[in-house]
Amino acid sequence: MQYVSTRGTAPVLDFEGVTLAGLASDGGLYLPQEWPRFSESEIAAMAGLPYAELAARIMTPFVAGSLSPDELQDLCDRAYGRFSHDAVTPLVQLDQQHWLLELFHGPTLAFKDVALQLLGRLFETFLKRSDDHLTIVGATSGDTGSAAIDAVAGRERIDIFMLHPKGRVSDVQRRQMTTMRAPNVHNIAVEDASFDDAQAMVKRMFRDPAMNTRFHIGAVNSINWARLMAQVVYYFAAAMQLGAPQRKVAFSVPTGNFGDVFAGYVAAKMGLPVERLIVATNVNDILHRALANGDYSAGDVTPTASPSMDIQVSSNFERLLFDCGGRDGTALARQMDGFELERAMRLTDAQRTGASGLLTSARADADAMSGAMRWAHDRAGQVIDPHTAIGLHAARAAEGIAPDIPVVTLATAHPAKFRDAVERALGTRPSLPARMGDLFGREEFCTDLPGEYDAVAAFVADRATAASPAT
Ligand SMILES: Cc1ncc(COP(=O)(O)O)c(C=O)c1O
Ligand SMILES: N[C@@H](CCOP(=O)(O)O)C(=O)O
Repeated sequence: MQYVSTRGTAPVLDFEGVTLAGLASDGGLYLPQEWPRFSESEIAAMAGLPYAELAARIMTPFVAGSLSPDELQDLCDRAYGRFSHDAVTPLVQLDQQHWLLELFHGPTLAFKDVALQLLGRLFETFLKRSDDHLTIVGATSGDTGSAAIDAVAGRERIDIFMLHPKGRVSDVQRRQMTTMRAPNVHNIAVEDASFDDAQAMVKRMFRDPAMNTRFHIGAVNSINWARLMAQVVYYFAAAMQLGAPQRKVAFSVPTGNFGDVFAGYVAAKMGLPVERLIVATNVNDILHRALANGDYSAGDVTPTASPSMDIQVSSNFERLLFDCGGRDGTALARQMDGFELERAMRLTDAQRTGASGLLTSARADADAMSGAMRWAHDRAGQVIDPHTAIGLHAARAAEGIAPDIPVVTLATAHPAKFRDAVERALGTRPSLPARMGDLFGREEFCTDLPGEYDAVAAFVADRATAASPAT
């Protein structure tokens, strides 16, 4: 399988190449040159497979030429062996039509583990092969950071520098990152910054030859194609349990950086009968505005009780615009350059029409979010986290979905990661699973830095030098 950049000028790479590259050298994001497709009978034949086997089957076409089927199966067995639920991503029924897809049974209690447990092992395999070293620089609004750190802490040939906006992640999220003591892990709290600011610095570092040539910068954010590839699997797993390929299924996805919902779009491209993908945002609603009326303009980020979705510049939206807009890298590069200058752009007619076939959107404010939490609790005895609640609100508000089509809301985080918000809505405080151990008794390791690119780059250069000699 070969991969092309959304901006048209970066070299075409194979799976190993895109996994280690992260962001394309032209600033774009990598996508498969064409979508692999399963027939109805091929999908039916995968029903009932254990998750790790299903994962290997779904991902095989994407890794062709870089990993043998046995190598991929072994990586999946090891990655999904770390989940605390046998089904890895179990479904829970809420009422006749609504379901939750629980994606938080991995080591750090959020959906990011599904992809990052695999990605850590992919890095290790490919770096060993090429005798290389990777300096991962990532941005997090809370969940990617802990999942990535768990996935690579202590691994040889990797350093990880994780930037989070200081004071804008939950206590549990912060401690999951900062209490991980390993020589290759470096936490940075960026002062007076949003996730968008941190993400912009990370992208700049990829395009800074002084940094990328010297340190081989790598990505754990969903700009890395391998992240999305692994997330495609749970759409298949859920839909097949609910009757696919004979029956269509709709999904509601709490959305920030557009990675999770884009994985659903990929599943549909691969032949999964997806009725609809509902893009659910909090009040940071750039994606809702873009899909509803073509207005992709970023305002300031408003801090909310669903901090992991407090994002305005949504990286993976570029992948959708490229694919729906006719895969014209030159035109998209121009459009994205305009956005980077103005922080605003209009979607083209082709992009809007292409997206509207599958995607609708909804926005939930704080009251709607709490209302959905209470509904899940009172109706089905389920305690859900604020991000999941935004998805559930959008799922229940969606119009025009026939009553016999199951609507699955992606439950993206364990409620205990956001105990204060859950307590405010429900009056009960969810406890952390025992496997989190003494999270609140451990020492924290983190450096505060001003939100300036040069300060962050200097910090990375200082610490990455010893482990990553200049090439
Ligand atoms: C708990 C949770 N829900 C939803 C999201 C949004 O997912 P995405 O950024 O893939 O749209 C995130 C962060 O990415 C998250 O951490
Ligand atoms: N919500 C995310 C933001 C980063 O998104 P990613 O999926 O691109 O890594 C987080 O928890 O950090």
